[in-house]
Amino acid sequence: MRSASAAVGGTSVEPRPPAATPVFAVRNLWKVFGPKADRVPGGPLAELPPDELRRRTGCTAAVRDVSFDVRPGEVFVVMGLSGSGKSTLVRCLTRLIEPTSGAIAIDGEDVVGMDKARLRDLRRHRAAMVFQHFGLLPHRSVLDNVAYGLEIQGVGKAQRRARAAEMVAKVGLAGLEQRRPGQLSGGQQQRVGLARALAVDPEVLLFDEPFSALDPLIRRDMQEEVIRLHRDEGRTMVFITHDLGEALRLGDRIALMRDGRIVQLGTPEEIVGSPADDYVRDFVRDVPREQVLTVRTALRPIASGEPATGPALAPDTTVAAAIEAVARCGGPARVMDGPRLLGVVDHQRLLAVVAGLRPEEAAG
Ligand SMILES: Nc1ncnc2c1ncn2[C@@H]1O[C@H](COP(=O)(O)OP(=O)(O)OP(=O)(O)O)[C@@H](O)[C@H]1O
Repeated sequence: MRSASAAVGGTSVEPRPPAATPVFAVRNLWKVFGPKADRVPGGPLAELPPDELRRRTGCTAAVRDVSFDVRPGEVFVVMGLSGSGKSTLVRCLTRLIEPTSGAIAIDGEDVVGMDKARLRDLRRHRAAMVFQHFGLLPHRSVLDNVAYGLEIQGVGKAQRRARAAEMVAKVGLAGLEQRRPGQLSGGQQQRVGLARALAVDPEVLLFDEPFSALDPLIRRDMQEEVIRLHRDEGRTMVFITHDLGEALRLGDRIALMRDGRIVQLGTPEEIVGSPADDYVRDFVRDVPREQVLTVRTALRPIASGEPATGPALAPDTTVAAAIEAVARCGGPARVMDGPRLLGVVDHQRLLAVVAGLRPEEAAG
């Protein structure tokens, strides 16, 4: 799910695509829990560290002055440690939790001002949530669980069963339609939850740590499933996780939260390659950089008189793959954007990336 247009370390090499209306546009969003919560945003109390705010007012600012866009077709990951405000933030998007202040729009339409009917429509048709606890109905079959969202929408029985069967197959559960949830493994139950969310054909899927209860192998399977679905359908997804590996694997962009704030928002490559502060640097310290960073990070211009030979690599080739290419041919590789030569990568530059040096610190 890497964005091929990541621009890292100042090597911006592609024009930005024309701006489309964001699926979600969030501006200066606050959610404060506790007495007289409204007085916190925008006032002097907003400046207090979380502990002091709690001590002085009894309030918790779960989301603090957060702004971001979710772009059409992207997987937008919200990552952070437990208690950093991820769930509160994502629940505010459809007002499952009422924001204290700030603006939220879906496709340009104001969410904060929506009446009950419009909100219901938003949650049923436009932004479906997939939870960690699947919320399946125990006495209903897999098929009926998947059809449930359509049933609430008033879709006729034959039509909803046909659609549900299609979704059951899509998530790899064909043949299990008549089982009860209790007769399924955790991973299979999560697939039912996913199929149920997909059945209503929402514009955006919101995942709240959907896989954190699953064992690592099944979790990996489900991640692959999400990647596959995203590739096939291009559906916009907002995905909460506290697992960095999961965030890096799934996210086109990642918003890293700490104490209710977004401390960095960027592509996996930007977050790992150019951490915004010591907190982020610490967070990503153990990430195998060569598997996340691409040759864009290691690029240098071709020297005058240097022959433009060597293997050709696409700009989103990982540093790990480039090391292999350079080791095999014994000289620099060319980075090509179609017919255009962007520059070259050599072993010094690639090693410098692995070592965490800045490009200008690399020898040669
Ligand atoms: N209803 C509530 N009343 C008071 N405080 C709350 C409420 N819900 C959440 N909080 C607090 O807001 C902060 C953010 O919580 P939130 O659940 O959004 O974090 P999270 O990053 O999703 O955590 P986790 O990964 O553990 O689910 C925490 O300090 C939490 O205790």
